[in-house]
Amino acid sequence: MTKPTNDELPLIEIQNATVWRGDTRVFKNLNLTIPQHQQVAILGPNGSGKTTLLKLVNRAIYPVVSADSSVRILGRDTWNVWELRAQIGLVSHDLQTRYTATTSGLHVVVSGFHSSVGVHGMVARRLRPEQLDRARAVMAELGVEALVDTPLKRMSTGQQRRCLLARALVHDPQTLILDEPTAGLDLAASFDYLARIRRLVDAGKNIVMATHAIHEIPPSVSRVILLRDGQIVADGSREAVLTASNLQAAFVVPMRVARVDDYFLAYPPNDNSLPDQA
Ligand SMILES: Nc1ncnc2c1ncn2[C@@H]1O[C@H](COP(=O)(O)OP(=O)(O)OP(=O)(O)O)[C@@H](O)[C@H]1O
Repeated sequence: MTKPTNDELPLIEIQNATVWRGDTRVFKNLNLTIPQHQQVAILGPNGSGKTTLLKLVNRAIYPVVSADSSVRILGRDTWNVWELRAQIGLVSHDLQTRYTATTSGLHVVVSGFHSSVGVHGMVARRLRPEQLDRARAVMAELGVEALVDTPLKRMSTGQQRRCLLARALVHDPQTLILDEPTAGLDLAASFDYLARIRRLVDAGKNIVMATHAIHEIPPSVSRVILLRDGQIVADGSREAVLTASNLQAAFVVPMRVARVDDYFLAYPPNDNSLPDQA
């Protein structure tokens, strides 16, 4: 049998993984494979396990160790996390909140080279002028070049998110992990963000995004994995997964689903009364 090339290795292969966060068991015996070059959305209600799944891909958390369980990323069971993160760009709210009040836009972006939060100590010493040039160039591509000296905490949410996207792209990774990429953005900012994601897909990047907003799943997403309470309730194409019955099963609320051009919308039934309180 011929060995798969690096490009053919699955992005992630999860076998029988059980994952705890604190005293919550988020996944029990989870099995899931995501190949490279497949644009994937992880969809599900609050607390269903979307962020936890992304953290497994990024090696921010690990499953319970057992003989029949594994999480293999790009064909490997073990990784130096820094080496792995060089291949992955991450945008998450979690990350957005970890920067200090004074970290400038440029330092946010350039920290992507080192998977660090800001530029201090060793990272500052290892920073090269060409990395700063590249950070400025990516900021210009994303239209945030005017924010080079602006502290992240003084930017609007949309500006912060674009700086974080620039951080995720600065080292030109093959895979982007986007956790709730449009949360908190107004319509113009979220449309702009989605158009940028579309361009990145066209440029050949792998995208794995988590969201609970059905209407924000871009047409370029070819696979939707629907979660509820750490279980995969549906997994397939957007057309197959984004049905009223699947979404009702996951979100546990009556709803209707419409397709408008390349987007899906979920909206309440006619009788939109609140359920009886027990
Ligand atoms: N640090 C933590 N300590 C303990 N439990 C946690 C922690 N983080 C998450 N959990 C729990 O793990 C479960 C899955 O959380 P996760 O953040 O993965 O869900 P999610 O689908 O991303 O939710 P949301 O849409 O609200 O971001 C939830 O029950 C949550 O309460």
